[in-house]
Amino acid sequence: MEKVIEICSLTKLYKNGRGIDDINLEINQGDIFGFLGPNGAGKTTAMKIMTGLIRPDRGDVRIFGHSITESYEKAMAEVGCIIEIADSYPFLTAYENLRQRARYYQGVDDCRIDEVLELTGMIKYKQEKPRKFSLGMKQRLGLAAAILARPKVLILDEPLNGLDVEGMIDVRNLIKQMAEQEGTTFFISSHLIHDVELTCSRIGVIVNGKMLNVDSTEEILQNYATLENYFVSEVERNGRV
Ligand SMILES: Nc1ncnc2c1ncn2[C@@H]1O[C@H](COP(=O)(O)OP(=O)(O)OP(=O)(O)O)[C@@H](O)[C@H]1O
Repeated sequence: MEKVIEICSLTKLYKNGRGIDDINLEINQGDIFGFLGPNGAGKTTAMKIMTGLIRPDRGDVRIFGHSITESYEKAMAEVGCIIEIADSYPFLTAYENLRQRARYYQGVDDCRIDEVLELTGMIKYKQEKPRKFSLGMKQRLGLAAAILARPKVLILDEPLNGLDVEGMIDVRNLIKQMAEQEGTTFFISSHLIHDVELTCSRIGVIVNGKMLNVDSTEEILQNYATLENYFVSEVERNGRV
């Protein structure tokens, strides 16, 4: 099994003493990894480091063997991401936004733009501008941009944020389809337990900046019946509910 992401001793403490503490993790090809934790646990911090937006105090992240701190461009070459909010140009249409993005990549033509708009349920808004979009529509457009260049790895911070039920089901199916058919590897943060249970193949629980445990979803469900039971017991075991 090919190791796609390796996180070693990753540590980042903000001045207020919060952050992440010595996180170690390996993600294999085709994994849909769910990074599960309560608000303020450190998910976004870890994902910002993974995508080069902030530097760690200690430790490193390797993507396909390339260090994010030492060879950023190589590490990010096959990565698509949404961190915090899916940004777009508010005064360009959905199509123009993707066209703009496509300029950074080779081999992304108008056909591919239509394809990702179709995949994310945004084709009917192709000629509309994100300044008039709802949060969920912006999130969908962000996802369309993230998958545009067919990345081998997708790092998505709360990708279901703002989506309606239908949107969540669509995005979940899209993620599973990409993992199964194209071997795309996913690193997804969420605090939506039910959705992580239905989407992810492996789950890691982070609380107070510490990674508590990593297990396959199958194993967790065998032992705890629901992810919620597991999550509560993991958090309790570590002294906080
Ligand atoms: N720039 C910053 N300066 C100081 N503290 C910060 C900063 N960014 C985040 N923190 C703190 O670090 C901790 C982890 O924050 P982070 O945003 O990584 O959590 P999260 O797991 O993504 O939470 P959420 O689910 O609410 O998005 C929090 O306690 C937060 O207050």
